[in-house]
Amino acid sequence: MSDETNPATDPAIPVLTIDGPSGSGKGTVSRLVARALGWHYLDSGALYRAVGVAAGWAGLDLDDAGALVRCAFDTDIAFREAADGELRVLVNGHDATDELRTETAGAAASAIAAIPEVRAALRDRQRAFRQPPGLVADGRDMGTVIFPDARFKVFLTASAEERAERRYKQLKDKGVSVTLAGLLREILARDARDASRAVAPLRPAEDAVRIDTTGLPIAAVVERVLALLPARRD
Ligand SMILES: Nc1ncnc2c1ncn2[C@@H]1O[C@H](COP(=O)(O)OP(=O)(O)O)[C@@H](O)[C@H]1O
Ligand SMILES: Nc1ccn([C@H]2C[C@H](O)[C@@H](COP(=O)(O)OP(=O)(O)O)O2)c(=O)n1
Repeated sequence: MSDETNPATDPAIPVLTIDGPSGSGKGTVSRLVARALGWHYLDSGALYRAVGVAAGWAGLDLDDAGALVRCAFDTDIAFREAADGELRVLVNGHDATDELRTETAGAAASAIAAIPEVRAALRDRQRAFRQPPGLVADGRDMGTVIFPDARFKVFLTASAEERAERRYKQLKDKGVSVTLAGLLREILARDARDASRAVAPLRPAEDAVRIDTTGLPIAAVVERVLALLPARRD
């Protein structure tokens, strides 16, 4: 199959990548922008989280790279839009959406994401989301590794303190008991691990537009991102 007929690599299908650290607003902004554009949405972090959670269910050791790679290939991960518009994630047929959002799942995802073969195992699954009329993809390496040819690239940041406060509020609203200081520690540890790993570290693509969202409301961030795309006919 030539590149032109395979949607996963078809340069004619536009991709907008939104990368950044935890709590920078990638998921929220990506969903809203994808909805506004009528494009598909890839939450790549959910794939890493799903593999981490499936590994936990199977009792796998997070140091057993071989078993984790098999787990990355074998885990069935499906996204479903619920009636309320929320995206639910089914892992091996179980709705694991709430479990995936915990910091424990985030830390497991970050740990397995440092294994190059796990990243390779998830690469084609991520590229398969590139379908007409377009894709918004959020993660750490969307603009650098998975869709280096993306037409539009954004890198979101915000101060670590604000990101921890956002996560604190988000988890508290869901009834999860956490402390702000603990979350800040976890976020800083995850940032450091994601940015220092040898393969696909968290960093902006050279051609990414950086947006510091500290103190910037969600709607303003969405507006700035949409302004990067050529005028659309609604
Ligand atoms: N610009 C912003 N200002 C205030 N809160 C925000 C902003 N962006 C996102 N949030 C909130 O922060 C929390 C984390 O956002 P999320 O999109 O999950 O971040 P990420 O995907 O980068 O980890 C959510 O509760 C979201 O509503
Ligand atoms: N493209 C990606 C997406 C996530 N990861 C890893 C590293 C992250 O700490 C974890 C969780 O990612 P996720 O985007 O779900 O986390 P946040 O919402 O930013 O807190 O997965 C990755 O290595 N590459």
